[in-house]
Amino acid sequence: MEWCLKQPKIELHAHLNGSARDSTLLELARGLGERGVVDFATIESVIRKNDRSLVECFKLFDLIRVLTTDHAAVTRITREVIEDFASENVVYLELRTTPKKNEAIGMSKRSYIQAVLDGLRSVDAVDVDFIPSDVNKANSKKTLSINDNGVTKTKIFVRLLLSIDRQETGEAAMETVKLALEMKDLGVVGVDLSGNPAAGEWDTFLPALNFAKEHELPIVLHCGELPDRLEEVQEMLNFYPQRIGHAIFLDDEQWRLLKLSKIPVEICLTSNVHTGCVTTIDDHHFIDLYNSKHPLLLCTDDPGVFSTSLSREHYLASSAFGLGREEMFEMGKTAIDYIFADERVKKELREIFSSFAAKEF
Ligand SMILES: CNc1ncnc2c1ncn2[C@@H]1O[C@H](COP(=O)(O)O)[C@@H](O)[C@H]1O
Ligand SMILES: [Zn+2]
Repeated sequence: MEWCLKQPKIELHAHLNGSARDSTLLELARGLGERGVVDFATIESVIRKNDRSLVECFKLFDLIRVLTTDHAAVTRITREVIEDFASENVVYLELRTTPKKNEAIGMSKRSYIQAVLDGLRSVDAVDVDFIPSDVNKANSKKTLSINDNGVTKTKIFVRLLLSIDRQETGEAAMETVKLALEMKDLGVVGVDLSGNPAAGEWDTFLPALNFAKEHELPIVLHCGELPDRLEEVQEMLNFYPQRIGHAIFLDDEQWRLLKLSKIPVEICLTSNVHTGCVTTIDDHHFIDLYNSKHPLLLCTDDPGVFSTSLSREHYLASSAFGLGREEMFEMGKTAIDYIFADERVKKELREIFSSFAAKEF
């Protein structure tokens, strides 16, 4: 596990609120409990529960939504999530979150994302690069910087994906896509379709996704999380997104198409096993894709909800599929080709990985 922690890593599939610390969620719940908004004891038992089916998992997400839909909470969670990823040597993070609206507290989709950006700005423990056109960063060759105390700080690149929730309307989805386009200069690099896979229809989101495509905004789709959605999987493959998440329930012909398409797949081992979508890690489609040299991205999905970390996911893949340190490092490095940030970032990441390899192998 130690070497998995040490290696530089790239995380491309992590949901902000699914990455929140349990301790923070409990603290928020306690605060709301004292004000009589929620029943703390019930929430505590749900948060502390470890194994969750897909259905239970989405019940928890509904609960998390109640706890975290508040500007200050969003800012805090963003800061903590970035610190947590940086502390395990994640050097590039593409963090996704669903912009939320809550008129009662003056929250719009835009102010929600502003709160996320405030969180990015408020990180102090590490140096966060999130504005693509930041001239100072662009001129800096360093991957380490010195803070006020003379201590070296590590750097993490963070970019954002705005998620469309499958429970939303087509109009709300369009609003998210337009917001993502407007916020490109602030580090938003694409859109995601996620949320309860049993909810919503593909056709509802198609206009918004087509609009994103016309404007060359990268798109990631949660695909094949349920066995009875083969038609939708087909539409998703035909749509040809930049990356897909999970790809669990595909029929043989779709599986063949996926491999032919070379659409990179974001693999979330612990998430898939915890939700019961895959029986055991040994049965996971990771190894089939790996052996076929299909572009693969090892990700956490929801490290808070599934009590995992990217280092742990690397360790699990290595032990379950017999992959050594260098093989895992090489696989992790190929993720650079599939990130949505620009060439400057890719170049810096290549340098980080090369200098690590020169020292370690
Ligand atoms: C387990 N597999 C999954 N499948 C589909 N959607 C998921 C997910 N895990 C998380 N989310 C989506 O991300 C939201 C939480 O983060 P944000 O509030 O957006 O930051 C969840 O409410 C759900 O919509
Ligand atoms: Zn996901």
